[in-house]
Amino acid sequence: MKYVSTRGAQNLGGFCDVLLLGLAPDGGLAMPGRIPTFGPEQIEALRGLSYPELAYAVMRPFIDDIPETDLKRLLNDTYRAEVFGHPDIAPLTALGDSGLYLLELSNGPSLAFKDMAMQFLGQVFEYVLERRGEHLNILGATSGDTGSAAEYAMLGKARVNVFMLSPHGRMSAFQQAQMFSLREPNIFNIAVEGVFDDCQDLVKAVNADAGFKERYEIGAVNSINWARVLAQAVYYFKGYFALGLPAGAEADFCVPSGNFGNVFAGYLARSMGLPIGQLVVASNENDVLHEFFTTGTYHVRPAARVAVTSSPSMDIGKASNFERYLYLITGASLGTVSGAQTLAWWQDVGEGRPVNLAGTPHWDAVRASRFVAGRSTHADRLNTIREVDAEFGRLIDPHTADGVFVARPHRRSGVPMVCLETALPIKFEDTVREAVGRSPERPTKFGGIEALERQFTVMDNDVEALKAFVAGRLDDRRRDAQG
Ligand SMILES: Cc1ncc(COP(=O)(O)O)c(C=O)c1O
Ligand SMILES: N[C@@H](CCOP(=O)(O)O)C(=O)O
Repeated sequence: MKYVSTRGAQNLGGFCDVLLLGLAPDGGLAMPGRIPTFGPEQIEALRGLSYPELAYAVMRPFIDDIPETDLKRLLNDTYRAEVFGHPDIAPLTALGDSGLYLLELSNGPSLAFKDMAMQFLGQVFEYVLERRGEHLNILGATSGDTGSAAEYAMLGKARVNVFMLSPHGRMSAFQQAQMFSLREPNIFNIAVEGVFDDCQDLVKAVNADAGFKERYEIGAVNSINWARVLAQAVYYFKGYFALGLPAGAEADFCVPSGNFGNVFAGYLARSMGLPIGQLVVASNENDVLHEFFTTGTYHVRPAARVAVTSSPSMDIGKASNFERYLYLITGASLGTVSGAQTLAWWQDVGEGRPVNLAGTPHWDAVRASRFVAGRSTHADRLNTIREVDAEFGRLIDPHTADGVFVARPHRRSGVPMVCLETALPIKFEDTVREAVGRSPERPTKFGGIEALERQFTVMDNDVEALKAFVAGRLDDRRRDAQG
């Protein structure tokens, strides 16, 4: 499989190349040259597979540069009950007979859905780097969950260093403690004076300096990295089959959204042939995606207009993977995917101008893609946490609550609605306590984590300062390694 960029560059190489590449040299995101599809009988043949078997079946068509036995071993090593706390890896739970289901994605090491793909990245990075005799320095941005998932996945990996940018003071106390209490020589936490979008822009700006990127072997662990999105597509298949529907029957999925990686993975699963009906995009008060799907205008929010909310991991005003979606939409509307069109749109996005598709053939393609959207407020998520607890005896986190709240009005009679559980409630203890008056269950290994000493560097939103920091730490690491 050959990969291309959403902005037009061709020949980015194969899966292992784009795994290490992260952002494409033209600033775009890697995409497969075509999306492999399964026919209805092939879809049915996937029913009943274990999680690692399913992961192999879904991911293999995109990965032809890792031998079959090695890929199977990597997936078996990744998707284990001991790591994900359940033999099903991503169990599905019905919320009574409401027609709503929770797909549990947050039982991994960092208690958020990011572990589902990040644990695989940890395995496959190590495998590819060893084979090539290379090292990788990951530059990442987090609003709270990608950071800890990446750091836990990369702990002790000899060929990988992690530089993780987070918005200073904006993550929950638990999220900050998870990341900043780590004391590992290959992990560097940087708290940026800004919002998540500033962190993500810094990551993209460093990657735009080709000389720096090559010299310091810079890679990505955000959903910029195609491997993240691909590994996330697997659990849509898992959730769908767990419903036990007759062959070909549709299920809808509702996805709490910010950077648009998770719901894009659902779109990928649907594009491969999985009978997903609606994809419901749930936003919080930062409702740029809701605005697009209801008006046709994509208008990113400047940092000053990104609200601080009680579902902080979704406090995002510029959704990175939206670029992948619009790239595929041009394929549907123009008959051929056009990096040139995405490039033109992203020049507008980069300069803060809106992209308005209403009234164009692209908008018809958007409507045909069956995305619908909704948004939720602090009061909505508190009420939803309370109601789900009272009605179904199930405590959910504020992001999952955004999903359940938005899912309800989009329910179709006779069609199950799967809501993705994107984090465990303990990560957002204050909000959950505000909703139900008690603290959520805390896994023993995280007892008292907020009291641990923290280590992180506060930095201005300044790309040159960031490059100097990364270069300095890596030069120190090289000197230490040489003794
Ligand atoms: C708990 C939680 N829910 C939802 C989201 C939104 O997911 P995405 O950025 O893939 O849209 C995030 C962050 O990505 C998150 O950490
Ligand atoms: N909500 C995320 C933001 C980054 O998303 P990613 O999927 O691009 O890594 C976070 O928790 O960090």
